[in-house]
Amino acid sequence: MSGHTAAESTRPAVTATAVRKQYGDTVAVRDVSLDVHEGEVFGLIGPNGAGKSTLLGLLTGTRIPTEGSVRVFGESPTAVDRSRMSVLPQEFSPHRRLSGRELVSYYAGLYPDPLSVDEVLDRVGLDAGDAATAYTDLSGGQQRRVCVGAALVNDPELLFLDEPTTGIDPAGRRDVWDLVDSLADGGTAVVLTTHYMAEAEHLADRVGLLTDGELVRVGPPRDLVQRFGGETRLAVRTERPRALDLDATPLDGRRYGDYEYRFFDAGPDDLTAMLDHLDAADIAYEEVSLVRPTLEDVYLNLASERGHDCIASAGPAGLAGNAEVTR
Ligand SMILES: Nc1ncnc2c1ncn2[C@@H]1O[C@H](COP(=O)(O)OP(=O)(O)OP(=O)(O)O)[C@@H](O)[C@H]1O
Repeated sequence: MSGHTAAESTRPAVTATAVRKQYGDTVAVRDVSLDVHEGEVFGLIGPNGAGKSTLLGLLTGTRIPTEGSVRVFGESPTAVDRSRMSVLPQEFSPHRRLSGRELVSYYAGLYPDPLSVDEVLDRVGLDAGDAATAYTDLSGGQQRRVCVGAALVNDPELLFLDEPTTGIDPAGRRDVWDLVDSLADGGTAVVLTTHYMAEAEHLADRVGLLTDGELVRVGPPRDLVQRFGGETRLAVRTERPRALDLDATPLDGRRYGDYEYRFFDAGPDDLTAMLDHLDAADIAYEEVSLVRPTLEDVYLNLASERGHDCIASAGPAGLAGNAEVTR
């Protein structure tokens, strides 16, 4: 779970003030203001093309804002001492035949006063055997550890990670989460982008939801879910098609496809009442569950409001299945 202690009272590691980036007629980032403090993980989420990479580029100084300003430790990101910040780009792909130790050593050589290679390997949790293994022979999670290690050689106070876990398996993802957690606990400010809502919910102290270049929601994941996630739903999946008579159920609901029913704004008492009803009416069911909203619901609700395609491919939040409302 998130819960790193951000040093709110300190000067922010990075601040954006009314930043706008325009490419010709395309406004990629519009009037974004945010700050990220020491020891805080800030997760940037949003659909494809929302402007996440552009915003990251503005924060790291690889792109220049059309309007507004960015400050890293109080300075322009292009002027700041590069040993204080680090960026792990999405497409970072080191030489595959070198070992983790060789790679970390190579990147350490780019800085005047790097951490020792052993310390970096220790921080990213690579033991001597893994560190001696060619990058290409490591698991996805171990490879990502090496990549994060390469980004840590300068002992940055501010770390940018662009989709750090895309393309790696769930165990590898957990490894990276542990690593980011421990970095933030040690005081590093981390800004990351992700397409995984569970990742943002787990890691981020605050999440920024970007859509059409605009930062439309910012806050701790739990607050966003509470405010924008919608109600808890009661979901019922029956064994036989169209087995429930919705006029007789104790809650108002809808049928989705032939087997699934959802009842909104439900609580634990409603679960009991529904189970009693199913038993009394002798209706066989495969599943009855309370589905609490998650950050994914916040995201999908917003995407739906804005008419984004992802709502169509993701389907309705809750039980997977047919989105057709047939009642
Ligand atoms: N160099 C560029 N020239 C012109 N348009 C650009 C340029 N870079 C980005 N854009 C446009 O700006 C918008 C935001 O793109 P950006 O890559 O920042 O989004 P993103 O949220 O990172 O997307 P993804 O999740 O797919 O990586 C898009 O409409 C994109 O086509």
